[in-house]
Amino acid sequence: IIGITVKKSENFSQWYQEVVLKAELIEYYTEISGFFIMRPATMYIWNTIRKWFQERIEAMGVEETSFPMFLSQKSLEKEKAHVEGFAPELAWVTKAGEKDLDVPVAVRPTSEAVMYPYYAKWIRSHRDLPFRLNQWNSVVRWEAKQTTPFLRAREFLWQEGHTAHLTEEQAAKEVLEILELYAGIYEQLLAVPVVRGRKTEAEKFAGGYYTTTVEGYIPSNGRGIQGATSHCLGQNFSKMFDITVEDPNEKGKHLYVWQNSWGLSTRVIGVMVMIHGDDKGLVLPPRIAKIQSILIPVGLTAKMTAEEKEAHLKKLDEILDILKKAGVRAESDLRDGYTPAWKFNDWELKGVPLRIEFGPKDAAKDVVSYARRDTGEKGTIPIAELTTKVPEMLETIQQDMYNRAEKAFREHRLQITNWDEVVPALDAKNLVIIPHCLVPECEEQIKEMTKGRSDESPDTPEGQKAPSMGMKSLCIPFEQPEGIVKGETKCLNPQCSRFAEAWCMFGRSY
Ligand SMILES: O=C1CCCN[C@@H]1CCCn1cnc2cc(F)c(Cl)cc2c1=O
Ligand SMILES: [Mg+2]
Repeated sequence: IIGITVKKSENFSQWYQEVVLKAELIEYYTEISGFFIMRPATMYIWNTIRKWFQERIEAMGVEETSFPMFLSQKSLEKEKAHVEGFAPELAWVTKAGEKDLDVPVAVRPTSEAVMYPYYAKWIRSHRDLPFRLNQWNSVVRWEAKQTTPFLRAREFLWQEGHTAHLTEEQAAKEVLEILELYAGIYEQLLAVPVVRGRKTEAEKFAGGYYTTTVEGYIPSNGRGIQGATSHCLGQNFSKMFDITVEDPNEKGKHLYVWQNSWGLSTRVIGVMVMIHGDDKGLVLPPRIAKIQSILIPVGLTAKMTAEEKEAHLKKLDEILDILKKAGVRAESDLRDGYTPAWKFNDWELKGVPLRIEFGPKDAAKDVVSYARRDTGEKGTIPIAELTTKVPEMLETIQQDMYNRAEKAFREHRLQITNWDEVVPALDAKNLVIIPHCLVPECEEQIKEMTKGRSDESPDTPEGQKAPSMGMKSLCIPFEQPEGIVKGETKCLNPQCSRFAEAWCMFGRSY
């Protein structure tokens, strides 16, 4: 095999593309651009996430549903207000066979318009509340921008939860419960730290009331990335779709229900690849690795007799059995015709967290040799201690991967109160947390003011200019630093004369 041909630090986008392909996560669907094939290694990760999340939302009382994948022009009309911005992304079916459809139907980009007419039909009494459905499916959004595996595709897998509540407080409580589960998927399964917060008015889901989000950080390019969102829709959609219940306290009076909708997609896999991968390929957090430990026989030279080799491989099989009994997802690579070195590269490329080598020298000392994929650390483990040492080591790897990523994120989230430090901070691959007025127009201005680089001479020829991406607001972190005095502290944008409302995290982003 040829491994990854570029360095992550030198050509990040090509590095990423090679990793997802050569680690057999993805295949490009070359028939139609913007679509990707997800292979077994990906589906193992997605299914691990799905089991973890499904178990927890079931415990909350969320039930599963499956709605049709098409929506009608009519039901879309109800959402007209905020849908027009999305119209270019809608995929339409206009024909069946040779015949034109009387009325074209749209492929779901999300399922509010599909589901809510039936919420109106099913939700009649406050006793029907809280009403909670989730579906696991794929949606289609005909992105105009350049697509990237996992991060931006024209079809992706996700779950979409849609719930209805009697009061704003009940809805608010669930929004945060779900957001915490999203953070848990990132932090506990993918070893990826996220900042929890609320989207600004400019960045929230326009059809909703407010949006809460978990925001990630990609050290390689210093960009922020939206990880998953949990929206409170307020009564906006219940008014559009007439979803009401009789007021329990006042006969004959009707109340619009308070709704939430929340979604997490296969984008999470791309974030994990980008953060943990290295120049040898994928690096998988053990909790989501299909193979946590690969056993490779070494030192089986031609000098060994067939009996000796057989005896050795029998011992290796016993070791494999010990690991499996200890709950480790272990496999052995006994492929003939490949050298140990070749096998080492192959499994490193695929991100297997822990390699275990077993040769005659190890056998003589009743040990195995190991190599950690995340740090490269090597050593030996007595066979008698495998049952405890290997699971411990896998947990240590998981924790170390998280801690390293958390430290990188924390060190690149700079609290800034001097505007002149902002662009240099962005150019040094940081996100910034600044006092901000939270007004959309001010955000637009800031996006313009932060394009290009600070270290770029004005006469740099246009073609050589750095990515001219300005910074966007990512979220208003729930964890607010001290220091903003309402009605006194000014918004950091020098062209804005408003007072600061909160510390807001900004960054160049996906
Ligand atoms: O983000 C989530 C979580 C899961 C359920 N949905 C919400 C909001 C989805 C916003 N959104 C996102 N993208 C869209 C694309 C479209 F083409 C159309 Cl017509 C609508 C939308 C749209 O409403
Ligand atoms: Mg979009």
